[in-house]
Amino acid sequence: MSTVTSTRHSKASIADSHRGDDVSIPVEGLLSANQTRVQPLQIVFRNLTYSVTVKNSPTTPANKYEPVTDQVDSNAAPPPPKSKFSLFGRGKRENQKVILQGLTGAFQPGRLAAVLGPSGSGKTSLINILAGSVRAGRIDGDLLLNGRRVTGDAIRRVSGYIHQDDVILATMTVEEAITMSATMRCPNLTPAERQQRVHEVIGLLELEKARHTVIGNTIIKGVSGGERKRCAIAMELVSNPSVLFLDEPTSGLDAYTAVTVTYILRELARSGRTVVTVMHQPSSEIFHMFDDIMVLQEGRTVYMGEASHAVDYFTRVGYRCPTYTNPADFFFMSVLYQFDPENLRADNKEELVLAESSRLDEVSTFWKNSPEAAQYEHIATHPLTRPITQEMLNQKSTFAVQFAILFRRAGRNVLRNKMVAQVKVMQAIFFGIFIGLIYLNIPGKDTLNAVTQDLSGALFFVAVNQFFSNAMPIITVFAEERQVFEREHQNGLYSLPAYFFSKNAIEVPFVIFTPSLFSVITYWMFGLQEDAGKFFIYLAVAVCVGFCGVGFGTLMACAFDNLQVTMVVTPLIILPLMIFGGLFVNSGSAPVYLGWIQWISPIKYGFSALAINQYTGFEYNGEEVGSKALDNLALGPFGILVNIVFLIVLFTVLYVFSYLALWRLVSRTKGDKSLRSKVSPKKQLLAPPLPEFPENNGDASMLAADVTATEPGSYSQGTLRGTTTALTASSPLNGASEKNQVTDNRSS
Ligand SMILES: Nc1ncnc2c1ncn2[C@@H]1O[C@H](COP(=O)(O)OP(=O)(O)OP(=O)(O)O)[C@@H](O)[C@H]1O
Repeated sequence: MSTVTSTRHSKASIADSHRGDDVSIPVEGLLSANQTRVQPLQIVFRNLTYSVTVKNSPTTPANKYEPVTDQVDSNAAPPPPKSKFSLFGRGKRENQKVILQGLTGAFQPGRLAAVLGPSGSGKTSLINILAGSVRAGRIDGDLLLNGRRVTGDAIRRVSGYIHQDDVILATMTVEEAITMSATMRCPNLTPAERQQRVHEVIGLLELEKARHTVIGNTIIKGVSGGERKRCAIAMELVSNPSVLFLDEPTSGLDAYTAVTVTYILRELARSGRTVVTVMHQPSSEIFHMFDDIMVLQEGRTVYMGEASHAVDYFTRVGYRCPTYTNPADFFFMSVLYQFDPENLRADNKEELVLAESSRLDEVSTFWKNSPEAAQYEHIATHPLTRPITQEMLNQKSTFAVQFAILFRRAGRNVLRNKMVAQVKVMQAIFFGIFIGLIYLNIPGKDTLNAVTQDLSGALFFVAVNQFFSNAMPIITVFAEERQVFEREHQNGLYSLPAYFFSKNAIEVPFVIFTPSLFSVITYWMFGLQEDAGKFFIYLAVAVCVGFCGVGFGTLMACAFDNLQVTMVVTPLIILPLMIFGGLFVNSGSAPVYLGWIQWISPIKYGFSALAINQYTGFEYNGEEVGSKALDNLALGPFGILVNIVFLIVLFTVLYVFSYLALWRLVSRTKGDKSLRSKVSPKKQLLAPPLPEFPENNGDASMLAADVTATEPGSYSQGTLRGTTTALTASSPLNGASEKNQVTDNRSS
């Protein structure tokens, strides 16, 4: 096994690599060793069009979002806008907004490709489609992976996606986060191999210093932004995916860290991976590290190809990049936009907008007719057809492993997030003593009325308190954690049942402990009947109501996307449950159309059980007064046991609904059903290449690359050379091919 070499590099070494000199790239032993070898995967997209339905007010021009070029069947009449009835307006119109307009291109193994373009040009949409992260809309066109027709869902099975926002549980350390990802995703490795892999990735991403630091958030101080980003990359990289997608990995980072992250991405590409990153506006240093770029404007390709050829290409289009200018800045300021301060003050703004639009149409048309675009058209019909094997698919651990890891993580989260646990315990003690003092020694009150009123009030408060105090914390805590769950689940780390059951299992000790604490304090302060059986029933009811509270809180947190909406809706639901909780409204006198609420109120069942438990055999001045008090309360026909059974049923129903609400979330992150294929992602990947593609297309050169790769450190070179050959061997642009070859060999 090759030794682990850290890629700690100086600014000088990065600068050297920019010049394309043959710098020593210490990739040997780092995820390029035999046991973690990467298989080349080529992504091709043909006529890729993506549109979403947007709601416009009736005053918005219907054709505002129609495609502006003829790339998407210009002969077809635009679909008429549909009107929808709206409660708050005169009716909303639905229009199709075309976000990507018939894109054709390819991302090659062994190369770092960047998707560039102004804000709103469709960069994230493109990468989301390729990574299977699109949630809504309609996708037309073909996606090919090594010559197989696939959906984004299938590409997701062989890739890692690092989103722009790094959603990682704040209380985990860097090493714990990477180890968790490795354990979940690499079930076939032995613990020692897994540890080795984690060690390698930490070394590769220069995270040694931060390995024991927690990720942190706005409250907990944790790792820096750059370390957090590198940790997110490491979590994906640890499963050794052949394809990596990154959405703006350098945003928010300082210049040096941004360069370092891009350098690492280039190294990852050199080890045979297909690395595609979205970049907003890269610096000159970063730009020169890209192998290929794709420049988008309003969902259209303006350029795709080698980064080093882009300036020459735009010179041909008629835009000459001045010497010593960052090409990326030049594209933005002179090609994609033409900044002129005078335009801001101009009166004829509409004319200027039209002129700008037709200028961009020309740039886009130039691309469509260029030999570079023809080259990609050629690749789209002659893709690589290298086999895709079962081993290349992201692996998943078993339910038991997932449950154990998530349970341990949730436990650590509780211990490290001590505040939340402490507040829960303090709340139980505080409310126990507070309410105990209010209703201190109930049987010692002067009058029977005072006794029954206080006893009913105290027991009602117990039920309300247990419901509330268990529901509210879970809403706020879970709303934050939910994002982590959504992201991790989407990235294929674990299944919904593993998360759901581990999450609820960790709550069990709390839902038993805090009501017990509260019950012990209040039972003796209230002066309730000195009977062990009655005490344990009191405690059991408090615990059951507490569980219902947790179930209700989880349901509320999962049911709404927005925490503010949850916080507004929750009291609206709790209030009727409380009003029909048995104390305020007599069970028989409630109007029929509202009376049913009492049968879904855990507070009602809890209060009924507590009241029956205490009033049965209750004496005042030696006289049995409990039955009369119970008659006055008219709690209904059920005894203690039946009320407890109803509490258990309600809590089961609440948990089932919470599970369904989470399932809805998960289904939504999988995207619209119409975006998915009937063929499973696995079958799409393991199928043979499409019959129209020549067998072993480009494979000979890729195999040659593999042979070279067996020598440590040379795999990247071999792969890159192979890829270039595959890209250009049968290209009609022989001149361009030769040029590409030279460039690639030089940069490798
Ligand atoms: N689901 C959607 N519904 C409506 N509009 C959408 C949807 N998804 C994307 N868009 C729109 O499509 C356009 C392209 O969005 P996208 O996020 O891909 O752009 P981008 O180039 O990544 O921008 P940025 O650099 O600002 O992130 C934007 O105008 C965006 O508002």
